[in-house]
Amino acid sequence: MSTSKYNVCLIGLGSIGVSFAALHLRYGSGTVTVFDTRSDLKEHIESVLPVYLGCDTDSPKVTDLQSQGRLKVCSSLKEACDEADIIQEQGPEQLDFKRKIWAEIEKAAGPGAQFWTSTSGIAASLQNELMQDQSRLLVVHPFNPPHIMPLIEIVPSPQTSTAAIQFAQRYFTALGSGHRPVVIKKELPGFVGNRIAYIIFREAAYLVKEGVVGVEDLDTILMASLGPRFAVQGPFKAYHMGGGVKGIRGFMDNLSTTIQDVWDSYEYVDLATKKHQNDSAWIEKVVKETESAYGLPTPAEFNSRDIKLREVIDTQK
Ligand SMILES: NC(=O)C1=CN([C@@H]2O[C@H](COP(=O)(O)OP(=O)(O)OC[C@H]3O[C@@H](n4cnc5c(N)ncnc54)[C@H](O)[C@@H]3O)[C@@H](O)[C@H]2O)C=CC1
Ligand SMILES: O=C(O)[C@@H](O)C(=O)[C@H](O)[C@@H](O)CO
Repeated sequence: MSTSKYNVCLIGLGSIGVSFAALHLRYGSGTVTVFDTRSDLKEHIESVLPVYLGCDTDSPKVTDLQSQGRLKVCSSLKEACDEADIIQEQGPEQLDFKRKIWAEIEKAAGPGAQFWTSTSGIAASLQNELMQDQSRLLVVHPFNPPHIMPLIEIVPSPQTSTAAIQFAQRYFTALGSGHRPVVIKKELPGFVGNRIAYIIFREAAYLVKEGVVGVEDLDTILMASLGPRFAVQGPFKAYHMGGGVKGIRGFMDNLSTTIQDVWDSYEYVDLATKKHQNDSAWIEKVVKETESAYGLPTPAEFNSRDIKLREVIDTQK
């Protein structure tokens, strides 16, 4: 059991917020105060949190956590922040929202509270622009679901204090959940994990758009190759092992022509955002094929995903 008796406040209880609530409740020992503007917050917590807490005999129960005062659903941001040592934000992935909420949190929080944003890719140096003390804000980016996925990307802005970075590293290392914090040295959109993930997604969408492969077969290809391999070896080690006696140097020598030909062959799809206006018909094709293949996610599927993810992660130990 972790020794981290820190009180954690979660602002935003959607997919990520509920998952982080499960993580802190299961491995931490402080209170978890939560605030969300959604009208179905109570029902949402009651339907999703038990799944994430797990159904082992020793899994904590939501009702017990609430009666013990470890889990508090608050009616205001101020109430949720009041006695928190750590304040984590998992609101909408919109810069305007995050800028404003951090200025609001800074007014409501105690002087020593840590400020963590769960953002998928918006730099802390962009989010902190309305704050008085910009040294407090840090990106603490999880992979979904954070109650299981071990990676925590810690991405400081140039203003973030060293103490804030070290606190976040220590917290996740000491939590006892097997989480693996990695400090990212420079701010780029998407940090590192998502930059890799989104380039894979972009190419996958392009291949479906061009009729090279369907959605389900694309998923099968990744699940039957890179997926299990990345659970055992990352790309550099895998190619090092694939290069024969010379290792990655041999790999690069032997395959550089083919690799460069593939790199030169990439054409992109773009999302029809304000920066890019283009043929967004591929979006409908990807959505319709994915929905047709899988339907919409159900709680039972989240549970099945969690069981399988835990098994895969356990093989890494
Ligand atoms: N979904 C994912 O796979 C991952 C998401 N993230 C990041 O986590 C953050 C949240 O993402 P999700 O949980 O997927 O989004 P979500 O849409 O499921 O949840 C967002 C929550 O914020 C709440 N909210 C909106 N305005 C609010 C306000 N003023 N005060 C308090 N709560 C408010 C909403 O009611 C909602 O429950 C985003 O920044 C996202 O980029 C990070 C890693 C993975
Ligand atoms: O893939 C993940 O779980 C995270 O790295 C993310 O940030 C999410 O995919 C995010 O991009 C989608 O909300």
